[in-house]
Amino acid sequence: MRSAKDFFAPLAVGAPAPVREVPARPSRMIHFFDPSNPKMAAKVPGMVGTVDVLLGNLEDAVKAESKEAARQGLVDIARATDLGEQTQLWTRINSLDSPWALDDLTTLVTQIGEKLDVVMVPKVQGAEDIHYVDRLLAQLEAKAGLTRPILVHAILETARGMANVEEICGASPRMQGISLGPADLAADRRMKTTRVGGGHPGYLVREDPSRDLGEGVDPVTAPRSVHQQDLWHYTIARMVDACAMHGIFPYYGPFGDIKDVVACEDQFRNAFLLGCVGAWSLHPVQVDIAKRVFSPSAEDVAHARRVKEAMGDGTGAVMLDGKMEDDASLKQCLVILELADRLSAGDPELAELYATQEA
Ligand SMILES: CC(C)(COP(=O)(O)OP(=O)(O)OC[C@H]1O[C@@H](n2cnc3c(N)ncnc32)[C@H](O)[C@@H]1OP(=O)(O)O)[C@@H](O)C(=O)NCCC(=O)NCCSC(=O)C[C@H](O)C(=O)O
Ligand SMILES: [Mg+2]
Repeated sequence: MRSAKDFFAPLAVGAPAPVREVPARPSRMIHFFDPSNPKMAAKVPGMVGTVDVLLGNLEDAVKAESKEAARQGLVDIARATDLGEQTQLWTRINSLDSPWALDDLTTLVTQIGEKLDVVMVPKVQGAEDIHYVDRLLAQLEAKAGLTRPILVHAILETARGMANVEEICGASPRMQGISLGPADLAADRRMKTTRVGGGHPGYLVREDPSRDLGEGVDPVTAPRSVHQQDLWHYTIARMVDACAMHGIFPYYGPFGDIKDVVACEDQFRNAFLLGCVGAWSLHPVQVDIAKRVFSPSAEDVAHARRVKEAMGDGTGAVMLDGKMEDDASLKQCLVILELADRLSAGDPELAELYATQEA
């Protein structure tokens, strides 16, 4: 076991010191692109400034024969693109048990390490996977002469990873956050779904049979209302707790039904309300959905300001619009206000919206 004193010491001579607090940069959408796909790659420079995170994906959804082209494509894009202040560059490397992961890390850190903010690691099983990446990154950062540490984001997509989620979150000061990987997690858990995220019409609760429908009507087969339930509630809630406990950020992952923009928005909003800070966008059409959902509404911001004002020194209880507000509701309002401030600092349109909204 590492001593607490060692936790913030670099893991290689010459590597930058680990961060003590994970920077809370906007990351409402982590936009995936395949750097080996020329059409997608051509769109990337135009997305700078419009997305919070651009992620060059090297893992699933990139064909085996294109793995090297994707890695080189990402190097070329990073070198050629000025990412400005608002857009971060992340990558998703291949899984640690693949033949590509080592070359992914070695190439990217030594060639474009100064532009890379976060490395997303898929199929993380336990703290040991993070320790492996942590040491390797430190060695490569030292070799490349980097002055700022690259952070690590784990994908929660195995039953073992789920069982170990708390220790994964706390495995290294590099840990930036965790995303749900619903497709791989479903397969690993042997769930009987065939989708990439989202709900399922078969996962439902049915209204009880009515007692008196009249003679001759069978209450069991009579029409009853059904309510689709959320397959991912337990998983997301547990991930959010584990992240909050360690001061890192939780994200909903992918929503594969690109055409169903309505259900995508619902899934993103559920995650936002439960505590997630962002989701993956797989297609340009999902970018604005994530931006809208993961920015607090102007009404919520205005209400939060009113509660803050009404609560004065922050203690005691007051009535506002017929509702009791106290220290704990104020704390929730402060979460909204802090997020609104952070997002509007880089987004003049949002800043204007928040400034003009009346409660
Ligand atoms: C889903 C797609 C395969 C759809 O692509 P396509 O059929 O080309 O869509 P369109 O014709 O509607 O595209 C219109 C134009 O937009 C460009 N495009 C499409 N997607 C992107 C993108 N992500 N970034 C930038 N540009 C994009 C197209 O090239 C078209 O361009 P043009 O013809 O010039 O107008 C495709 O969107 C896609 O592959 N998306 C990424 C998929 C992905 O990354 N999947 C992996 C993440 S999910 C996962 O891994 C599961 C997870 O790990 C888990 O376990 O749950
Ligand atoms: Mg996956």
